[in-house]
Amino acid sequence: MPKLVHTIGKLQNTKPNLPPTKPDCNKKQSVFLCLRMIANGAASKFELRLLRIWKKAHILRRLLVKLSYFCTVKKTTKMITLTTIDDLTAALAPYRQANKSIGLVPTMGALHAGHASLVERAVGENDVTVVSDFVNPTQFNDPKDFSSYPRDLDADRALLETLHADILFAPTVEAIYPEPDTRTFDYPEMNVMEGPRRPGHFNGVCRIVSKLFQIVQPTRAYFGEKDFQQIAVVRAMVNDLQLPVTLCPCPIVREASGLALSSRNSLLTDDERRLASEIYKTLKVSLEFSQTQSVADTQAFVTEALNAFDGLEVEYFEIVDAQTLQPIKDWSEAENVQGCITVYCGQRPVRLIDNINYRNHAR
Ligand SMILES: Nc1ncnc2c1ncn2[C@@H]1O[C@H](COP(=O)(O)OP(=O)(O)OP(=O)(O)O)[C@@H](O)[C@H]1O
Ligand SMILES: CC(C)(CO)[C@@H](O)C(=O)[O-]
Ligand code: BAL
Repeated sequence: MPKLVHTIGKLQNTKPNLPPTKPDCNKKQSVFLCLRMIANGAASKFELRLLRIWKKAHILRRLLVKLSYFCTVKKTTKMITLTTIDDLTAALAPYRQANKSIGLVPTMGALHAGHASLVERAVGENDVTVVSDFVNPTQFNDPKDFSSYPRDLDADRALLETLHADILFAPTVEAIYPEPDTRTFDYPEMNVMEGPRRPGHFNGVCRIVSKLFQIVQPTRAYFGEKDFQQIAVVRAMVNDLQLPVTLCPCPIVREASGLALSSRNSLLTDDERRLASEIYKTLKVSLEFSQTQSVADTQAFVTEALNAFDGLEVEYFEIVDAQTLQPIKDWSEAENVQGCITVYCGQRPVRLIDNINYRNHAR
């Protein structure tokens, strides 16, 4: 035992960082000092732990504050419906002044889960979300298509409220076009597929989308990939006019049957809707087919398979470079390849569009 006391005494006096001790310390004192040193170490470790927990709790508390803001402010703030450009401009002014991000979801109403996916994303990514609901006459090349286009503003409002959109912008035609819009947007390379089949359509889309961009000045604008060519045209317009907006393409939302959701689907009978689901089923089968077959044979396969159904008529099915929208002859011609289709379905008939990605080596 005296040996141990001696050793402890030596240790206490030689280690530079040990607390100073009385030279004549006895065994009891040394053991006590030892225990105190251990306890001191444990205490500082404990303090460190407490500090870490406190820091974590602090982060958690800040998260909870944000979450409660979202629950109490975001979720209970009632969506407002505006119909004039002046009202919308005034409503957005405080957000703009405070440098808040503004999300815009342009729609033509008759909203469904496809639109909802765009709105949900916009609400999640921006401080304020504007959803426009406007059946734009300048993009309809067929007056019957315009008059039969489904409209249901009350149902749209109810859906948007559940999605926590902030502003529903539902202007009249006069508010948007107080005088005829004579602007032309000419992007010759985009004059493929829908371009020649719906003359003036994309010019009308550019007119309304550019007006909405000018009014809302969104940070981000959300478009569905169902309208694959529309995104490319809007991108060309944004580059052309050098608009400071980020375009956010959103994936296609489908029914369980595979049919791409579309406002015009409401014009189909139940049987026609079942028939329309063959479009995506065939596109999916063609994915497998395309692995071993040429572009031309894949195109023929899809067109013939769909035309074989009584009640379906393919207007076009093109396999294109997803970036340039130019048709390709060989799979190796583009890194990212898309198949775009338009089909007439049923008695009326209803014109439906869809598309599928064949290869994307650009990812
Ligand atoms: N199924 C869908 N999945 C994802 N986005 C969609 C879907 N359907 C429409 N969208 C997108 O919603 C936006 C508004 O589209 P729109 O109001 O024209 O509805 P729609 O369903 O495309 O109607 P229709 O094609 O019958 O005119 C567009 O950007 C469109 O691409
Ligand atoms: C972008 C759009 C809302 C412009 O009217 C329309 O073309 C649509 O809904 O896809
Ligand atoms: N979403 C497409 C709009 C149109 O067909 O006019």
